[in-house]
Amino acid sequence: MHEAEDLLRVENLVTRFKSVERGKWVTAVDDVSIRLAPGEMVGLVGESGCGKSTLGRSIVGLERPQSGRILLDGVDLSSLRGRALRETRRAIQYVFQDPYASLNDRQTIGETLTEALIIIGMTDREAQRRRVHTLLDQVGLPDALAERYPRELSGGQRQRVAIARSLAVEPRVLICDEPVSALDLSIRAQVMNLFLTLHKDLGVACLFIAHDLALVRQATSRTYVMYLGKIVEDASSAELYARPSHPYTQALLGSIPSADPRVEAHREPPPIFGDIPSPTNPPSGCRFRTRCPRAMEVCASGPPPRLALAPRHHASCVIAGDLYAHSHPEPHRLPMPA
Ligand SMILES: Nc1ncnc2c1ncn2[C@@H]1O[C@H](COP(=O)(O)OP(=O)(O)OP(=O)(O)O)[C@@H](O)[C@H]1O
Repeated sequence: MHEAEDLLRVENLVTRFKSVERGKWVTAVDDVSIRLAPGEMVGLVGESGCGKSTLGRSIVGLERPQSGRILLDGVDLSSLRGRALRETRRAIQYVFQDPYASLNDRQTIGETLTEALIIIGMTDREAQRRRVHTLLDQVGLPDALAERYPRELSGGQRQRVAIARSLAVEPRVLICDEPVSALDLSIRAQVMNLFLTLHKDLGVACLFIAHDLALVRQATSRTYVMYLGKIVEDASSAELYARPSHPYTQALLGSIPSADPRVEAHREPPPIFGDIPSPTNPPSGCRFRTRCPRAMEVCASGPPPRLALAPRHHASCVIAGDLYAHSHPEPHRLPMPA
């Protein structure tokens, strides 16, 4: 795909925090580049603390990156000011993990949605009322809910309202940060299906952040794998799940339970061990080397090369080429039956 076809492009983004741990710096996002085409649903996966939320928050302006560029339709956000910046930022909306924390409990659902409509200049009361009705309908909620307060709603209903509020400003990109993981297991699939329907019907591009790999496999066309601030592998989701070529991705996928009990019975334990190292003091060279079952001396000496394994499939590991060549779809990595 040519660069001109990217809707959102993040280039070499670096976001650091001063850590509470003796004032050291945490480079939560370290030289990360990602791309989203119009209407594309892309996954971002990795263990807790690897920097997924910080990347998402940096893209929408909730964190201030130290360096790098964020471009929407080829326009560098850092070149914009005032109204132009506000309007461009509005095209990228964030859906939080915790819908309760992201809604104002003193406002009814109708007021919350109307507030978003006023931001885009919709001031006519009747037009607002109709649009609130449409938005609630789009997220599968009855009109009567407009009069209710967030505390009167279930978790699933609140997340639907949060999604409706994001849609109210007609975004082109949604950054969905673990949007179903705080919900009861029984309603996760419903809210996930809502995302997929909206994505298909409205053509909004999504960066879907999750540590549930099965969910990402189902929902996305491409996936980025992140480890300790770095993207370590990216590919089409079909290819990534069939031919993972970074030892970290292989370990992550090894931890997906199989739908087939025969595969489960013979599955090797995942080769990942130990905890994620402190981001205030990451390992030299390849950051995964301290937990990698295939680590070699060379891995400590410098950052691994980012190897192109196939069109739009990259992995940052010295042996990624070999791992790719020897990979083959294993039964437990094939798509689960519907
Ligand atoms: N405001 C902050 N101040 C200091 N450190 C922070 C801040 N926000 C995040 N961090 C640190 O940055 C690193 C990345 O955190 P981040 O929340 O982005 O990871 P994550 O992959 O989204 O994890 P999770 O899945 O648990 O949300 C962590 O070490 C975290 O402690």
